[in-house]
Amino acid sequence: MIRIEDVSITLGENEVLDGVSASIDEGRFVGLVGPNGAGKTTLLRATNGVLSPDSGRVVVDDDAIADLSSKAASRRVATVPQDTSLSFDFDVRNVVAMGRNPYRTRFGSEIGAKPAGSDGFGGERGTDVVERAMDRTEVSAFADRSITEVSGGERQRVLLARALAQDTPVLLLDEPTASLDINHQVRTFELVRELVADGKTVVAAIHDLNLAAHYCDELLLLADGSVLADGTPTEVLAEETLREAFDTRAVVSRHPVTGSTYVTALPERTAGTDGNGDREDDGSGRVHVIGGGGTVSRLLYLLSAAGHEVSVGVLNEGDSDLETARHLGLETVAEEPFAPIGPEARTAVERRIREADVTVLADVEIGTGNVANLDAAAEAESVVVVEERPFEDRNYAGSEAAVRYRSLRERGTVVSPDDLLSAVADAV
Ligand SMILES: Nc1ncnc2c1ncn2[C@@H]1O[C@H](COP(=O)(O)OP(=O)(O)OP(=O)(O)O)[C@@H](O)[C@H]1O
Repeated sequence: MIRIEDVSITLGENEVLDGVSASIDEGRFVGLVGPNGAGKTTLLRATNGVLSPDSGRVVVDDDAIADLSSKAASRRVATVPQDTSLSFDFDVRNVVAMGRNPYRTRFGSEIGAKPAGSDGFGGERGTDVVERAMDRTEVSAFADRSITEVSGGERQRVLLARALAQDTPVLLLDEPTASLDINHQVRTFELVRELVADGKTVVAAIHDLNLAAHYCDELLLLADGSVLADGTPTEVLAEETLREAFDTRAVVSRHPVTGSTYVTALPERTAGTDGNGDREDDGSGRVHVIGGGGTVSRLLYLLSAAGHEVSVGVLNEGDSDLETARHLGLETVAEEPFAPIGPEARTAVERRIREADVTVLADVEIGTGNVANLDAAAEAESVVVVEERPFEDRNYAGSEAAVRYRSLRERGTVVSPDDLLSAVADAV
């Protein structure tokens, strides 16, 4: 349906696209992803025929789009631009009805495949299409208001309605959800999925990699004017590829709820380990964290972002902290759900603790379930104890766990969560 054949485009002094090729089948939703300035908008503008490539061509339904008249091109490809500012004072219904222009004669009635009509919106069919487009994008409620008097997000939906009214087999969207609230983001993408199910081919530039991964059939990753990767979201969103494209550290996992490929960008490490995991002399080190029950996610993130090589456990499967740790790409020691710590997990956690420069007890629950963890922690080279609540407040009553906790606490450094990073930095 769309073939992008070796397209190169120079704008001013910039070689913006350099030999881009891609093939997009009918009825697919393809996400165009990549860093700012990669050339996504430019590629969309070459695909709708607004820009003619310096070399190469874009073929839509067997015709080079640049060779078609602008009306003919507009009957094949509709576009929702990134910049949705409109200065003229038309009401919303009229703006949406402009989508019918490619089907109108000079006298305002519809031409070509669409039945002609005589009303101001380009015929009966045109009116139906306009009303349906407004319904689907939920703009009917303010159809009579001026386009200059709607919010940025509403305007974005009006322009989507205009593109739907254009009734084309191909729809191009440039950052379609950039100004939308979370509810309308999801509704817009669900609508796009419906359109795709009806047979439309959609290409959308999308900055949010997780939305792109969740909704798109395929991704095309552009970087510096070239295709760096294309394929399914899982194929494209690989950690190494993301680093190359975006120059940032990211962890790729599966979203625990949706099952989609999920990217978590991490701040650049302020410190790091070398390729062998050995400590560099930069304040980073190996840190093992004991704690769970949903209380340590933030600490895991902070330690990881600070450049430490972090492991965590033993945690039971199903613990949300375990999910977080996996999202962050940390080493984990896990046990079956609700099961006591068995010999295998015990051996694994002891090894992690022995290898660690610091073991952090992160607001550990002082109960029977943690006795094995606390025993393992006795092997630690150095201990930092994070306490959100003062130890004295807890009802530990001299239990087995409390005896172990107290002794670790006595040999370690006790800090509040806010002071964890500096305590760990002192200890490594
Ligand atoms: N008319 C122009 N003249 C010169 N350079 C241009 C022109 N239009 C765009 N560029 C440059 O081309 C490059 C690609 O721009 P484009 O808008 O296609 O990127 P993009 O991937 O859509 O970026 P973003 O994610 O920021 O929207 C940028 O470096 C931009 O500055």
